[in-house]
Amino acid sequence: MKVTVVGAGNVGATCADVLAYREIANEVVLVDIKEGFAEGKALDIWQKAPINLYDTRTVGVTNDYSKTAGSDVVVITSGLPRKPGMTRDDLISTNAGIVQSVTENIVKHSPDAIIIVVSNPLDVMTYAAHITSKLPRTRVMGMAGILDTARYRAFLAEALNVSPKDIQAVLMGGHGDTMVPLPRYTTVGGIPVTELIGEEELNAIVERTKNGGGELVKLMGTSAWYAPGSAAAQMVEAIVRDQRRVFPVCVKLEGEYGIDGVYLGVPVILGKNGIEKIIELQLNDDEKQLLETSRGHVKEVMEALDKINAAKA
Ligand SMILES: NC(=O)C1=CN([C@@H]2O[C@H](COP(=O)(O)OP(=O)(O)OC[C@H]3O[C@@H](n4cnc5c(N)ncnc54)[C@H](O)[C@@H]3O)[C@@H](O)[C@H]2O)C=CC1
Ligand SMILES: O=C([O-])CC(=O)C(=O)O
Repeated sequence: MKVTVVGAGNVGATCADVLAYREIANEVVLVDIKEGFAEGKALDIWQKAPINLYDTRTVGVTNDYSKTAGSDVVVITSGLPRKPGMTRDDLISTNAGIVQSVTENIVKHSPDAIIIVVSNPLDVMTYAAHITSKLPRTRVMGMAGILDTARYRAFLAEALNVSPKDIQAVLMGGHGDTMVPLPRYTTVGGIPVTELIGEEELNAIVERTKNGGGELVKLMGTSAWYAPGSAAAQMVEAIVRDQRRVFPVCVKLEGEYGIDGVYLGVPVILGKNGIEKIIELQLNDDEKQLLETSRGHVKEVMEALDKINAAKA
């Protein structure tokens, strides 16, 4: 299996490293626009192989897409990260240009690839990659839900003093302030979380989760990479090993949840064909309202992208 990761920065290099040391692919190609940068990162990861004992080949290239040819999965992390005081949406015009040009190059050389978008604003960059690639919606998706759910699970594990492994949760909606964590569908070793934690503490955890990316941007001056890079690698693994994992993933909705033509995080089954199935949960009225708010926000940013593209045309 061959996997390309575009963008050899913090998230892309972390993702490539996880793909390599966990031997998720035989070959990982890292691409960046900065001369020598991807080559250096790929070489560093390869030099770690005798220490961490793996044989995945890592190759770095500067903008040479011929080396990515025949990739089974491509992860797009290229683009600016936000700085303190910015929202993810502030990145739209720069990152849309980058994601769209990268996607064109990817499909030219790997027409059968499954594309996982990571660049922000996530839901709208997934839209940008999807319309540029002209691939079926099952083959172009965005990573955010695994990360957001992981933050929620990590905060819960800390509050309850239990292993994060035993916390199962699902979260829906856009990757931003309007994301929709679902305490009703959160369990700890099979026990509903609401039996183990008070409402006030749970609400505080939900709020911290919604602001999880911003908390790290404030601490570090740039956005997170260890959890995001690992989350993208986990999606790659589900696809290349046909694991049929159930994850929240950003995909174009076509009638599911009563939503049409908007890209939002929903629970899916992820396997060798990409999105094998979208799972439709029964939401109560409050949850439906939260999802509707999220849909409205993502739709607005999608329209902003349409205007940017129309102005360029
Ligand atoms: N979906 C999610 O949950 C998350 C998304 N992100 C997003 O991922 C993106 C990357 O973040 P970082 O890795 O921290 O940024 P970074 O600045 O460390 O790396 C980005 C890399 O992209 C490269 N790049 C720019 N234009 C390119 C092009 N046309 N072709 C190839 N490479 C190009 C840059 O040279 C740079 O090395 C950002 O947009 C960030 O907001 C970050 C964390 C989580
Ligand atoms: O917060 C950011 O800008 C990066 C990101 O999407 C996250 O870490 O959730």
